[in-house]
Amino acid sequence: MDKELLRVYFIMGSNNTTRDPLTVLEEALQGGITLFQFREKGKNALKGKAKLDLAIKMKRLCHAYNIPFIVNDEVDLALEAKADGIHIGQDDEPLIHVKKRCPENWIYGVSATNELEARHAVQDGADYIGVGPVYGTNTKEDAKQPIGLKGIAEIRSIAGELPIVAIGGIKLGHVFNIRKAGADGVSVISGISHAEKVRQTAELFCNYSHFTASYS
Ligand SMILES: Cc1ncsc1CCOP(=O)(O)O
Ligand SMILES: C=C1C=NC(C(F)(F)F)=NC1=N
Ligand SMILES: [Mg+2]
Repeated sequence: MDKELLRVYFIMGSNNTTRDPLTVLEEALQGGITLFQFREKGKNALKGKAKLDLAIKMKRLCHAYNIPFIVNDEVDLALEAKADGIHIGQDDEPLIHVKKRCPENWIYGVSATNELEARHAVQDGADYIGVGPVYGTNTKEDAKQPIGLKGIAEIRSIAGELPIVAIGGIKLGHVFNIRKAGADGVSVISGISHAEKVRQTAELFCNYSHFTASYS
């Protein structure tokens, strides 16, 4: 997988904004996000057909901007929506099982909080790992203890060439240090979905994340 895809990895569900999620997604796409994940969970999350319909609309929007559409956790939803990949956590279906029943050319992402989980992801053939939570976050109800920049550096040191995206409480001011610590990009939910000006904020995340790439 081209690690450039991880530069600014926006994640959102309908309950991460008070606005129309499709409008927020389009503004983020116009701002230049490099990858999108549909993560519909937690309070007031959509279910069943409403969730599938939103997934399909979001996928079409991503494809209009040539951006891959990833689904969080739910393999069957990802298959039904004909997504471009899946992101799974440590408490979801194991990656090796998921790969057996999903397209060869999908993007497969795995969450990792420590070196052991990162090693397993490498062995299981993940295309990237989401490393965090780097900082405190209210967006994920069951988030683990923050691992900080040190946590990123430790996982970077054992992950070899595996693309790494940092996640958890990430705001604009954090991007430079997170990239310097070894992440190939940043994954953001509320830092973009709650922004006054979503497009401009996404543009800034993209500039900062790309700048560090050329810098380092
Ligand atoms: C899904 C997830 N995994 C670790 S932290 C987190 C939530 C990140 O949300 P935010 O960017 O709003 O802190
Ligand atoms: C819990 C998660 C951790 N990391 C990521 C990603 F940023 F995509 F790697 N997505 C998630 N849903
Ligand atoms: Mg999960």
